[in-house]
Amino acid sequence: MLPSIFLLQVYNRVISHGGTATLIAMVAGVLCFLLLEWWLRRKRTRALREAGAMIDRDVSQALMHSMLRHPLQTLEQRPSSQWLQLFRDVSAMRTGISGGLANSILDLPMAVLALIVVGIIAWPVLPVIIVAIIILGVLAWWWADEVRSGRVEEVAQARQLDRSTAEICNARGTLKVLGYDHAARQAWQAGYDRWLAESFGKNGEMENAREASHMLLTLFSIAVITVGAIAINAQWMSIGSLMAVNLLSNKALGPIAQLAGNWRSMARANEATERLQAVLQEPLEAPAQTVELPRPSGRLRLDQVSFQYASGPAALEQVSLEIGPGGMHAILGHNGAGKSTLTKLLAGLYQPTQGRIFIDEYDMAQFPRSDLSDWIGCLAQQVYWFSGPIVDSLRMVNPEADDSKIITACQLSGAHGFISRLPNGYQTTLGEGGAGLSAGELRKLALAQLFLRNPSVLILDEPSNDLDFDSETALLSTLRQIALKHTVIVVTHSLRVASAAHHIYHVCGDGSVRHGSPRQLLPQLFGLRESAPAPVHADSAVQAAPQVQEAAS
Ligand SMILES: Nc1ncnc2c1ncn2[C@@H]1O[C@H](COP(=O)(O)OP(=O)(O)OP(=O)(O)O)[C@@H](O)[C@H]1O
Repeated sequence: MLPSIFLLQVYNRVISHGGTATLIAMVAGVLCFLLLEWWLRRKRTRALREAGAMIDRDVSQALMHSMLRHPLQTLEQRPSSQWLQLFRDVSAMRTGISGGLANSILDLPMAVLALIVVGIIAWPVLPVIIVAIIILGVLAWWWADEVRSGRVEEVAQARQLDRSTAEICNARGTLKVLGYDHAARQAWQAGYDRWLAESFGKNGEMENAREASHMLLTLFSIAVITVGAIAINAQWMSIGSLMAVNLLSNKALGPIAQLAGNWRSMARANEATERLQAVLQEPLEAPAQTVELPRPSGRLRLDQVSFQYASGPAALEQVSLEIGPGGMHAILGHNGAGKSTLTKLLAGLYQPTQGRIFIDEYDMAQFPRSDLSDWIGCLAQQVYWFSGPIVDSLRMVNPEADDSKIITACQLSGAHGFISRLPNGYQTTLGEGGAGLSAGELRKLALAQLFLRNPSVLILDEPSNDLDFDSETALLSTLRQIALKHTVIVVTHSLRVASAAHHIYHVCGDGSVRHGSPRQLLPQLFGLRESAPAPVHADSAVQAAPQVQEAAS
């Protein structure tokens, strides 16, 4: 308000009375106020920036924590592009808090102060300014509603586009191999065009809103001058007051007009905040245990367990069984029978729909997966390897492991041989997803990670996938040795692997699970006339024994 009050005083006191000393004093006063204003504005911008940065850091951390603590089933339902979008939402929320829009909202109370000053120095134009504020306010509110309703479609299009971009990025190699890249690009382009058209239309509407509010501001300024001129003629106010009030009305109306033109970023920040709130309020896994419990022996017990996905029939129904402690156990069944589902339940990755699962005497429902992973280690069907030096990724699963433990684990998994032949050995840097190694080599590295954790229970989904005959033989010997002290569970379709097991669990596909010895079940399952479980070479098993002891210790 400084320029308008200064102008009024110059007109009333300096020009009409020729007071140069007054002018100098006023300039000095104004300079002091300007300095104060500059300091306050800097403080305000800095405070907003700091608040934005703090909220960004806290929300990003909370989001990462929440993502990693979501149950596996929820993670599987939400594609990675949606998680990336949530991290982008944090930036949108930050912009809403610390950007120019926040400044215009903070400037709004100034409008009230400006109105009071107008009432004092030029009351005849006050009704014009109040009418202008009401019109701009109603328009801002109406545009906000338009923006909100229009955003639903735009957000849906953007999400679809994100998903298809992420899918194509993930499958870029497969697309090249299959030669589908042209078809995929066409589908992506169509989605992109739809999103662009929607977004372009909405941007146009907001441009119109911004232009209209600028035009209205000029119109109201002319109305103020017109009414002011009439009031001056009627000697209700001075020319100085009109000049001052003209400047002041822009101050009062500016933030409201700006608000109308900025609803889009406001709506974006609002939606981002709502999405983040919804995700952060979703139920997470049980909190980490504060009491350190004794290591279990590795006995798993299912008590009347049923499990059903959101759609489809029950994968498991009223299953009761006991596995371990110790021994090698094979889970068999046809494709889609429910083997992976059973192992996810055994690993504490899924919670049963009904019934309870115990490891020794502990009900597994009380533990988050991160606590259970010290006791139950898993080798998934698909191996994912983080980029970076091999040794760093190996040490990630057990930061206290010294070099000799790492090497022993790699010898056990069969990875030591090929790592030693690499020019940079254990320091070799691998690309995203383990680019630079073969599928079998990656599986051996993942096995080494599993051995490094030394859990009481090892669950391996198709462990010999991608392994050559000799590597499979060595792995089976190692697993048999480990099974002397640990519970080893393998999911397999291979007769050779199943034959190395002590117990067989047949997931029948109708929700039930049969169990028995290999001699009882394998002939039926593999259509053999007589049971002939192929023994694993006893020699190699014996050779592996000392190393197993070392890694397990
Ligand atoms: N996320 C899911 N949502 C709904 N149904 C699912 C989901 N995952 C698996 N299923 C269904 O549950 C059943 C069991 O799946 P599961 O992956 O356990 O089979 P599997 O025995 O491991 O099969 P495979 O030998 O092919 O790996 C299948 O019919 C499958 O279609």
